Amino acid sequence: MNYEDILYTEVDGVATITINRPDRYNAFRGQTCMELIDAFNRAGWNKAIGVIVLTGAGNKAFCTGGDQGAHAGQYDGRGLIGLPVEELQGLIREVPKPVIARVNGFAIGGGHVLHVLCDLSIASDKAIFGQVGPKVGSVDPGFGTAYLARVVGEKRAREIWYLCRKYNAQQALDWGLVNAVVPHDELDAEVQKWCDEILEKSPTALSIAKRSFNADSESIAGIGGLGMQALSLYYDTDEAKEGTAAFKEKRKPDFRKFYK
Ligand SMILES: CC(C)(COP(=O)(O)OP(=O)(O)OC[C@H]1O[C@@H](n2cnc3c(N)ncnc32)[C@H](O)[C@@H]1OP(=O)(O)O)[C@@H](O)C(=O)NCCC(=O)NCCSC(=O)CCC(=O)c1ccccc1C(=O)O
Repeated sequence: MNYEDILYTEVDGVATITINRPDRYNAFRGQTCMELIDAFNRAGWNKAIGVIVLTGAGNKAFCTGGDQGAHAGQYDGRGLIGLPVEELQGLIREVPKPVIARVNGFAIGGGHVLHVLCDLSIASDKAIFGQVGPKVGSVDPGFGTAYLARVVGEKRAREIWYLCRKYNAQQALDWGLVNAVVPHDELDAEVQKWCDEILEKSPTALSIAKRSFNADSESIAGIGGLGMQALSLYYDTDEAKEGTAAFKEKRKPDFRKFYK
């Protein structure tokens, strides 16, 4: 597959997958998700690869979730909501090797979910974290909510989703959302250090450990599938469309009119 929206490299046992849409703050469209799926499969089943790094191009964003420009109701790709995002999320968990999120800037919305699902997250001190779904007419009814609660606890996960605030890197570290925070210009060296340490370990033991961690939370995939059916109906409502329209028009959404 030729890549339009991502970059892919393999160097000394490390595959790096970079979302390459910096002008859109590395938001993903259907095509981006398809390419990410291809790249995760390519790296994930390559025996010469021991670690996969997921990141975003440029200095502004890791990933800001679904591309609001490709979204008026359903998104523009395949799958229940026009984004094969549940397939992508499942694959990040499924590949039998550690995936590190190199969080170089905004990790927002569906982009935040991607870093949460990576095995480890290493953040720049400039990174900003948050969910925005209820502000823009969306919600992740599977791993993005339920698995987040496993990571930070129920109260904090509910705060993140209900209030749609933004959190800085230190707060993310304090909450256990990321494994380490380093000065922005040391991010690559720190990620490489973690990769090198992983590459010294037994790949089979690591893959069994990963599957073992996953087994405990795998039921969320089923709940997410049900939720996604509901989400595809919600995306076609005026209420959801108000969120998208407000973002595009750079104004606050008016959801008060939907309280009856
Ligand atoms: C990231 C921001 C917080 C940055 O804010 P700020 O610094 O003020 O800069 P802006 O001027 O807002 O943005 C700069 C520039 O980037 C464009 N941009 C940013 N994000 C997106 C985006 N997601 N899509 C398209 N374009 C984007 C922005 O328009 C500006 O461009 P200009 O040309 O200069 O105008 C802030 O930008 C922000 O909050 N962004 C919104 C993020 C958002 O709404 N993301 C979508 C969330 S919903 C989602 O991801 C659904 C997909 C998904 O994964 C999913 C799947 C299944 C179930 C549920 C979900 C889920 O909801 O997560």
